[in-house]
Amino acid sequence: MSRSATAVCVRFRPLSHKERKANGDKVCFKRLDSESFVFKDEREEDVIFSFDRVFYEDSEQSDVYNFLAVPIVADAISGINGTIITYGQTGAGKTYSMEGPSILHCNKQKTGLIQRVVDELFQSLRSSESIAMWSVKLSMVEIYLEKVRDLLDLSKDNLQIKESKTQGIYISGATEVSIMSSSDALECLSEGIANRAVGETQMNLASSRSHCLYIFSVQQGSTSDERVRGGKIILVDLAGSEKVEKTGAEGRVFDEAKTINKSLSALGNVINALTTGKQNHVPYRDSKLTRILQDALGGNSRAALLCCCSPSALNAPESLSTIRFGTRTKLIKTSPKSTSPEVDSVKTASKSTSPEADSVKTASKSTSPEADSVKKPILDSHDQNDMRDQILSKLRLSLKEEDVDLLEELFVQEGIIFEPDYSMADIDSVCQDVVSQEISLLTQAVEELKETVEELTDENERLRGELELAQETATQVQAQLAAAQADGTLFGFMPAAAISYLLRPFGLVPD
Ligand SMILES: Nc1ncnc2c1ncn2[C@@H]1O[C@H](COP(=O)(O)OP(=O)(O)OP(=O)(O)O)[C@@H](O)[C@H]1O
Repeated sequence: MSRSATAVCVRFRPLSHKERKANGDKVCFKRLDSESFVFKDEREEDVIFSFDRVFYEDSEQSDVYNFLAVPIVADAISGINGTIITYGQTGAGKTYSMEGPSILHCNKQKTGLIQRVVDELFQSLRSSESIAMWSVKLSMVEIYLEKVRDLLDLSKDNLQIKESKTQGIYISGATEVSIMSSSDALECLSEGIANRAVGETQMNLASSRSHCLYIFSVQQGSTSDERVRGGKIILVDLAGSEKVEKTGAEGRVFDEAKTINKSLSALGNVINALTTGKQNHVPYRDSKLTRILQDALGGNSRAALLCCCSPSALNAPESLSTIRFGTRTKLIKTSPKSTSPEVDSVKTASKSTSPEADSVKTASKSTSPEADSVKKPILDSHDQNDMRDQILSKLRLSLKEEDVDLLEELFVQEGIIFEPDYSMADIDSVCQDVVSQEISLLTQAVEELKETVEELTDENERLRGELELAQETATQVQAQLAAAQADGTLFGFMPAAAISYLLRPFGLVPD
């Protein structure tokens, strides 16, 4: 099978002790080969599913890494963005695949994708003859209830997503730690993972209810030219994909489950739009997750999806839904090409040959992603007014006056319109967000209306049926009454006109 820019794999973990106890050794799939298996669909019919690779319960962490991640790391060094996403219901093996049993303390065989990516990254950067200098930075964020939280600085709990020409989509203000070696990276990752646990306790949430993103930004300068290449590797450990009804959730937990389902279905909708040719409106802005992954899914990027499944027949419906998600994703076609941002040189990069020297523990924290790129000029108040007028007149071209007034109010409140850091592109981006959310809300309202109309139609049918039945009964009763009256056996003393008069208010007698 030829491999497209989006590699989609399925991984069945071994049966857990609990599953064996509840259902014995019975599994829900039949292995065919390393690319396909048979799985019963909703109608209990055998269907053959094929993927770029299927990892069964006896597969090793290194198998997953070699197939999924090696090409992505190689590309990131050449300036092509890469994303690896683990998807699946809670307990299906997403975190195990990403982190292994523990990020710091685990044997080589069980080491997860992240540590392997980091090792390969530094090894390649150091050994390449063609790389003169490089820098690697790491950010870690979590998306919970549609808020982006910085896992390397918990005080930043509502980071904003922005877009720029040089960096593409980025998380504004996210802490970026410069890392010089694998050990630096692992130290930083374990800090982020520990912070995630602290946040979970504070907010009383489980990791399975938030999406966790590990973002490595790699910049390298070549020995042959002056160009600097920048590539990003994003590893995404998604929240559990199980259906809300199955969680039996109530109250806040229900809201969480709904938000997770919403962002995962936003991911599904983006994938649908990308695979069905509706590329003029890909709803990236419908969720924080899809917005952050916009470049990864649709742009200059290579992506890999690992669909993690429980092998137990008990979880067959959830596994089937995970497999179907993978099948849709397989259809995405992107053509990645190398980016060389218009950055003059890597100012912070240094090529080191000594691993000892590399593990300097003073990894600097930078909160400004713009730090290494060209700074925007500071505008004076006159420029600001000009810009404000330009923005408002541009908006008036496509929106109604009262909507522009509302947006102006919103921009002022949010500090956007007088904020020198916001460019026309930023304002455009905010506008598109507002418009896109409006479209989503309207689409949702239309869907709800459709449902209401369907319910009313059903109710109408039911009432019509009841009415017909009642009319039939009334005709029969009337006939019986008339017969009885004619016989003089019943209501002999009451004329038919009087009986009709009594029955009419109940609709049982025609006028
Ligand atoms: N391939 C595997 N080999 C051995 N054990 C595994 C494998 N995959 C998962 N497990 C074990 O299964 C359990 C659940 O896995 P894991 O925590 O990775 O699930 P998850 O999908 O990340 O769940 P959540 O969404 O709740 O975070 C863990 O105890 C893990 O060690």
